[in-house]
Formats: sequence, C-alpha cells, structure tokens
Amino acid sequence: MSPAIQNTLDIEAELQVKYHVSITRDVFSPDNPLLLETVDRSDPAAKQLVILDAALSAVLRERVEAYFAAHDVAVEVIEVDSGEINKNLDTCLSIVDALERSGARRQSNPPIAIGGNVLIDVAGFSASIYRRGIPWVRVPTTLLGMIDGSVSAKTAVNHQGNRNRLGTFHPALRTVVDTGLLASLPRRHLVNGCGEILKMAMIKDSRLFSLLEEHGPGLVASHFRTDPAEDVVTRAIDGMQSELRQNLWEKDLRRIVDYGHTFSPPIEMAVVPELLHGEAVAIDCLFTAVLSYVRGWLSGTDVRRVARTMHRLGLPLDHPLFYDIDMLERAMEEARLHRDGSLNLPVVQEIGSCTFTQEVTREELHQVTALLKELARSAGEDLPAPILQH
Ligand SMILES: NC(=O)c1ccc[n+]([C@@H]2O[C@H](COP(=O)([O-])OP(=O)(O)OC[C@H]3O[C@@H](n4cnc5c(N)ncnc54)[C@H](O)[C@@H]3O)[C@@H](O)[C@H]2O)c1
Ligand SMILES: O=C(CO)[C@@H](O)[C@H](O)[C@H](O)[C@H](O)COP(=O)(O)O
Ligand SMILES: [Co+2]
Repeated sequence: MSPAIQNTLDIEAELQVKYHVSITRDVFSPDNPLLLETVDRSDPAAKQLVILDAALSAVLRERVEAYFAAHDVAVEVIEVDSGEINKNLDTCLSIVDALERSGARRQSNPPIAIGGNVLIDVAGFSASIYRRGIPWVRVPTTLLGMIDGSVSAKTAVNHQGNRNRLGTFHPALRTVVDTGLLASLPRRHLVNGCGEILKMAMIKDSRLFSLLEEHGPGLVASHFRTDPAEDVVTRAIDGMQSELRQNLWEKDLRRIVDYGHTFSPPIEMAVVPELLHGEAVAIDCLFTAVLSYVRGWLSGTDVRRVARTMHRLGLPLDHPLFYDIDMLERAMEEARLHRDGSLNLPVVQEIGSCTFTQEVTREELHQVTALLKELARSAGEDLPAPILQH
C-alpha cells in the first residue's frame, strides 16, 4: 500500500433549487399578497428588512412602509446607493452590516431587495455570503432587471476594474416583476433595458425582434404601458428562463445568452459610467452581427434592420473603444479565460438563431470595425450607405 494515500472518501451531493418569478400588477397595493408570503410572523419582535435603492426613496419608500404597516408587519428600510460605480465590496459590506443588525437568519425572514439590477446583484451577493447564505427576495425596478436579472441565479460585484469578478450563484427565493414600477424610470434606462431585449430577440426570438423593431420607440415613450409591452416583457423573460433552466450552474460554457457579452465587458468597465450595461451589450450585438455578415452568414438586410432598430430606440451604435483592435483582442482573451479556455462566441446566423465560433482573426476585426463605422454613420439616413448590400 502506498504510504502517502491511506483512504479516499468520495462525496457526491446534488444542489437542488426552487425559486419563483411572479409577474404582477401593483406589487405594493395592500391587497397584493406576494411580498407577504415570505414574511416570518412566528416571531413578533422580527422586522422585515427592505434594502431599497436610494434613488427610489422619494418614489417608493412611503409605499413600501405603508404596505407592511397595512399588515401589521414592522419594517426597517435601509437605503443603498446604486449605479454601476457602487457595485463593489464596500456596498456589499454595508448591506452585510444591515443584515447583522436586523438579525437575519439562515432559513427564514428573507430580506427584500428593491431597485435596479446593480442594487439587486449586490444585495443578492451579500445574502449569499452572510452566514454562508440566507434566502432573499427581489423586486427589480428597471426594465433590465425585470427582463434579464429576474430569472437569473447570478449575484455579483465588480472588483479591481473587472465586471462581476466576485459573485455567486444564489437565486432569490421569490422575484416579483411589476412593470408599473417603470413609470419613474428615466428614458435612458428604458432604452438600456431594450439593449438586453434586443440580445434575446436576436439569438432566439425573431417575433420578439419584429415587435421591438415596430413598437420599441412607442414602448419606451409610454414607459412600457402600451401594447405590446406585456408580450415583449413576457417573451424576453421566457427566452431567458428557457436558456437558464437547462444550464443554471453554467456547467456548459457555450451559452447563447452570452451574445453581446464578449467584446463589451472590458469596454463597459473602462468607461464606467459613460456606457450603461445594456448600451454596451447592444453595440456588441451589432458588432458581432457585422462579423457574421463578413463571414457571409447574416444578410446585409438583417444587419441594417438591427442597426436601424437600435438607432430608432436611441441606443448607441458604436463607441470609440469598439474601434480599438488591441482592446477587442484583449476582450476576447478575457472571455476565453472566463469560458475556461474557449472563446465560445455566439454569432447570429439569422435573426432568431445562433451558432458559436472559436476564432476571430485580426483581419476580421479590421473588416468589422470599418463596416461598423460606416453603418453607425449612416443609420439615421433615409438611404443607407451603399454597404452591406447583399
Ligand atoms: N444577475 C444577473 O443575471 C444580471 C443580469 C443582467 C444584468 N445584471 C447587472 O445589472 C446591472 C445593470 O442594472 P440596471 O440597468 O438595472 O442599472 P442600475 O441598477 O444602475 O439602475 C439604473 C439607475 O436607475 C435607478 N432606478 C432604478 N429603478 C428606478 C425606477 N423605477 N425609477 C427611477 N430610477 C430608478 C437606479 O438607482 C440607477 O441609478 C449591471 O451591473 C449588470 O451586470 C445582472
Ligand atoms: O449581464 C448579464 C448578467 O450579468 C446577462 O445579461 C447575461 O445574459 C449573462 O449572464 C452574461 O453572459 C454575463 O455573464 P457573466 O459575465 O456575468 O458571467
Ligand atoms: Co447582460
């Protein structure tokens, strides 16, 4: 027998999760029961902790407090500054301190995070490390948080200039989506959410793309209160959940939902807060669509449809860093590391379906940037420049 190894125990266990995403109206109306379902009433001294995006203080704080008061539930609201610039460990630790003060426990009385997806990502990360993980509940208040983060299991903070470098898989026990909360969301953030809807449409839902193409500007103008808002939001959420549920723990790193997330992450981080997440993702979607055109896959007509839709929504079509070939190559290198050595770059072959590629040459990057420049310049013109014609 080898003197070094005496025995090996093989331990195997499965991690099963169950969580709920509810779409509702008037989440803070006292007759809406969704946020009461996780309140622990067994301990009369227990308080419901609410982690509120500070930007929503004037709009929501009173409504949140009145909601719980109507049900005789004591509530403690802490306000947390949001925005990408605050998505860091300091914010996380301030939330952990609040969890400690509130007596949050491992099994019950989950805190409720209400706000943009930055606040939600940080609150979820805090919940996942406090006492090695406590349950939590979330109410996203941005379009992006409603259609993308709402079904996700991922939490994160940025670290040392790297996007989402520290994070966990720790889905909220319950997520409540109420598009009525978009009434106060500034226009730019509505458009930003459309960037991620565009991604979802391009990779797997051509009908969603057509809806965005035809109705996107009207939906933004009405803060998603007019038709076909419900259809668009439901389709986007459905697309996300159908991708995530089959690969929640990301054992498979070939993920079509990574479309738009290969070139953009370091560019987005390099210029925070100049480009919002959905804006950077949308530019990457267009960039990669042009790459697909260069390879003879996606038609010029479809690339122009994407560019025109983005332009009409008010999304940026480019950014100087998307013309920096060294930056683009560094971004691919970083994506390779993140994806365990393979680029796994999703590429749309026709609107609504996707494949993967493992290499993009420097020569291709030059071709793409030249075409993107032309496309960005001409997107607002009635007659498109004579490029991308086949
Ligand atoms: N966990 C995931 O799976 C997942 C998915 C998608 C995106 N994300 C992350 O989400 C972040 C972007 O989230 P975001 O776009 O929601 O940005 P955000 O959280 O910064 O919110 C945008 C701004 O709007 C304010 N705000 C939020 N809701 C409002 C409302 N209803 N009315 C008025 N103001 C409001 C916020 O305070 C903030 O200033 C990125 O960091 C991205 O990585 C995570
Ligand atoms: O931005 C996010 C999550 O942060 C989502 O839109 C998206 O679908 C994916 O999860 C991204 O591929 C990002 O993943 P990661 O880089 O945070 O691992
Ligand atoms: Co994203």
